[in-house]
Amino acid sequence: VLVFLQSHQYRHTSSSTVVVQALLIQRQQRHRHVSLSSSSLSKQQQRTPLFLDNNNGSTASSSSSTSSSSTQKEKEQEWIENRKEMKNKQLEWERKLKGNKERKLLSQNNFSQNKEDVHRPGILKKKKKINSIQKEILNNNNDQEDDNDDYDKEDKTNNKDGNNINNKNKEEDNNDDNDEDDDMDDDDSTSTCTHFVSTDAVTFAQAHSAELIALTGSKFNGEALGVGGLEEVITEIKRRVWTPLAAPPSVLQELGVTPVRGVLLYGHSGCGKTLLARTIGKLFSPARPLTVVSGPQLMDKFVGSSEKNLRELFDNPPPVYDPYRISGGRGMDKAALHVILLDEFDAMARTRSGSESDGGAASVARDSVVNQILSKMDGVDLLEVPTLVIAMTNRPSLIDPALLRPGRFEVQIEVPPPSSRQQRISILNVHMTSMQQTGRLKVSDSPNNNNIIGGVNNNNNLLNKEDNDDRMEELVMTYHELLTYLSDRCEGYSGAQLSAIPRAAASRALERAVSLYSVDLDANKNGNKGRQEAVAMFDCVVTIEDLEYAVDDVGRSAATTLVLQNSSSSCSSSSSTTSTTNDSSSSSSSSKRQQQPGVIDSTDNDVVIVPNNGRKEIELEDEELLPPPHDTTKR
Ligand SMILES: Nc1ncnc2c1ncn2[C@@H]1O[C@H](COP(=O)(O)OP(=O)(O)OP(=O)(O)O)[C@@H](O)[C@H]1O
Repeated sequence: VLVFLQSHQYRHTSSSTVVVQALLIQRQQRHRHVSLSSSSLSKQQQRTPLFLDNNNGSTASSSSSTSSSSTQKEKEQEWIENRKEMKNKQLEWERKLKGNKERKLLSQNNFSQNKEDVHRPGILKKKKKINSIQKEILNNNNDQEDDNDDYDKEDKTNNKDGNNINNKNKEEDNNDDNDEDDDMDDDDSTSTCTHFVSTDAVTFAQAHSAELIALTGSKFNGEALGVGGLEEVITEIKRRVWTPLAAPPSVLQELGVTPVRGVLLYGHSGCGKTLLARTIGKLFSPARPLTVVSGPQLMDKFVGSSEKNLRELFDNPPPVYDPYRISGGRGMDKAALHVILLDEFDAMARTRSGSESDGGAASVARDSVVNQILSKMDGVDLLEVPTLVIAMTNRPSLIDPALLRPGRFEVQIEVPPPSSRQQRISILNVHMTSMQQTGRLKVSDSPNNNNIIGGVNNNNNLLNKEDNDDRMEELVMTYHELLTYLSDRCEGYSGAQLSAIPRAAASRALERAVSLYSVDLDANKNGNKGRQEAVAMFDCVVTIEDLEYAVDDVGRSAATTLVLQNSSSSCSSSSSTTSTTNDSSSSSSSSKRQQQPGVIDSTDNDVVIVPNNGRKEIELEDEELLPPPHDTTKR
């Protein structure tokens, strides 16, 4: 022992005790303990005099050299007590560490549950590492259990009190323990959460994001998505934009391609660009909310603010939804697609003028916004997260050409107006499905005939089944026939105009129902409330006549000149309504409406059904009187 000490030239005499301790352990063949303590040996030998003298605090290193056998025994006993204390600390710490690792293992297992590891070689490596750590912990625990048994045996033979020494040593040990904890944490790369935001985690999250996008493939059905008549546009977007986004990142890497960054949707006002962009955007970005900004909203009157707004748009994507936060969500936050919708794009991306003289300071500010978009879309600035920008405009010719080059708004798709009968039917269907399915539309194949043909007779009594059966025969149009009829009447209407038709028709039905309800409410203040509600409910049904008036209303509000020709009196009334705004209202035209087919007249609280002997034939008098054809000039 002495030779050993001299050769190492320990500074403190207490160092000898450490060496003694090491030798004793070796003697007992506790190799693991030697190796464990050796990592912190230098720290301990400087700060922890293990064997302190009870009275004067001097070190007890001399014990090794004293010849008294009783002192030797005492010291040994103290050492054992001390060692046991340390052992307990170590056990506690390892239990803590094990808990951390188990938690981590659990989260790792959840993380990779139900996932294939084909595209995640990094995760496989991590799994292997975790398994080996788990085994190591189990082995350590077994060893420690053995050690504890040994100590317990030793304890039984040594009953001397060493509290004072232990207390002093405890304080020191606590400090050392903390230090050791820190050291071990530093050494053990898996003991903190931050390592999960490694490239592995991001790669996994990218694959996960691609899987989520791929799952939406079957949903590319215009009408099911609430977009009518744009199947071709949707198919093109699916091929050019969705396919690369849904492909596994590893395959894209092998192909050497990247998904497109920008899509420009252009077309006439009200043709469904914004609707389409929002719908598609939600499909592409299931994990993260969309960012929707309109051009004028972004352009700030303060110089420099617009550019700042724009930068923040790209650099600060909204965080992913909670269900997609895997392992803290940081990997997914970096990897999930961020979709930005830029409406009225021409307001922020006009062709640059080149000099201040061309348009003053405002023009210079606008130019710098364009420059900012250029750099964000495909410049030196690398974006933090994968981003897809969908821009919409009805004036594509104003957009700066640099923005339209491949690599920026590479995919440019025209959203055309509904030019065919089928397209108009599709749009009308999107907006009328609900009223048809709930039986609020007066057609012969309504799923809820009770609602359609309910009502009251002249004596203000609810109609019975036979009455209703008679009325049923009066309804000659099926839902599809009605859509075709309306579609033919709405030639030249845009998607927005078509969507306004059911809205305008429903307002008429509601007006009738609410006025009937209020009159009935006045008359029967004291009772029969349930019946009043039933009457109002029965009468809130959209009729064919409501829809016809709605077509006229919408056509007029859009400054569309439709000349309706109808040989019947109903059509002459219809022509007259085209020139005036209010005479088509239900109150003023009740006498005319009694002559029209399929009309429920609610005058005097009575419902009179006029047989619908034929449809109102309406023809366009002259092609030239249609609204000016949409400019379908493509870029
Ligand atoms: N193809 C369509 N299918 C269903 N609804 C449509 C369609 N086109 C338009 N609409 C209806 O018209 C409304 C307005 O459409 P949207 O805002 O998408 O038009 P837009 O082309 O963006 O017009 P703008 O260029 O003036 O902004 C939509 O909310 C929707 O109700």
